[in-house]
Amino acid sequence: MSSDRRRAKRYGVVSIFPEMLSAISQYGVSSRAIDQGSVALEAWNPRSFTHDRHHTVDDRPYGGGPGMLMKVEPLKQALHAAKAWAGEGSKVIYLSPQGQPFNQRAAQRLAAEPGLVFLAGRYEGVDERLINAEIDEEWSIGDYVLSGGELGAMVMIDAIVRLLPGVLGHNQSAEQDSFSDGLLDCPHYTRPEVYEGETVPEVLLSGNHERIRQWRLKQSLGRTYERRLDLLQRLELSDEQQRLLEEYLEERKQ
Ligand SMILES: NC(=O)c1ccc(NCc2ccccc2N2CCOCC2)nc1
Repeated sequence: MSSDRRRAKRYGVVSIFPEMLSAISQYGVSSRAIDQGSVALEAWNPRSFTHDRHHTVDDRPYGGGPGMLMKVEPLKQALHAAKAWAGEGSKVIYLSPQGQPFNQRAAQRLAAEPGLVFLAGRYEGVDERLINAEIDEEWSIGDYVLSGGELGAMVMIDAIVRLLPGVLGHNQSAEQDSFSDGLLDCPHYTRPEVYEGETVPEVLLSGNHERIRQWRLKQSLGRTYERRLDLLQRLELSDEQQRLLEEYLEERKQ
């Protein structure tokens, strides 16, 4: 009897390129999460909600200018169908360069939602009135411009799905993930013991799990200090973390 008697989370994606979703539905952890029933993923194509001969999904922008916008009516109908499937309380998320920066904390919060609908914009984007009427949260996966919102939606879904209970096998690996404690990940090593003349840090061969835990935490703290001081400054370090970081910085001076 599978321990995962939880109801599958339903994630709908509104996109004119539904086949792109195979990148997360056919591979790796996210495809396993679907197979084991932790999550259901469904694409909703605005083109299926057109009634003209050419299945038109784009329209000209008022005020002129280059490019087209997504046609309002097919988009609205696709969004409503997706919401009905995902559950009426589902949050509708719009990916755009104007969104708030997506991060691990947002992934953790969204992983608690029962259903989500992602709107992947194409062309030059979407009518502002549709955004006001239909969108609950606008997110960006980074400060750069993409040809569409699908990759952003898939990035968010991947980050969220791996946090769902029972998805990552032994749950603690999600907690040990970098960013789960707000720190960057420590270095990792596997065979051979000597690679291009470089050995594995002896502590990792010691079998002393407490020493290994402390070494890994020290490395995460030191790396976060060196590469992303902005992340470190946001954290309240425990006494142990403070001590380990100081030791790391001392050792760096030698
Ligand atoms: N950073 C991100 O999360 C991100 C997300 C989407 C995205 N593009 C789709 C898009 C969506 C909404 C509005 C405009 C657009 N664009 C369409 C193509 O032209 C530029 C504007 N780009 C980057």
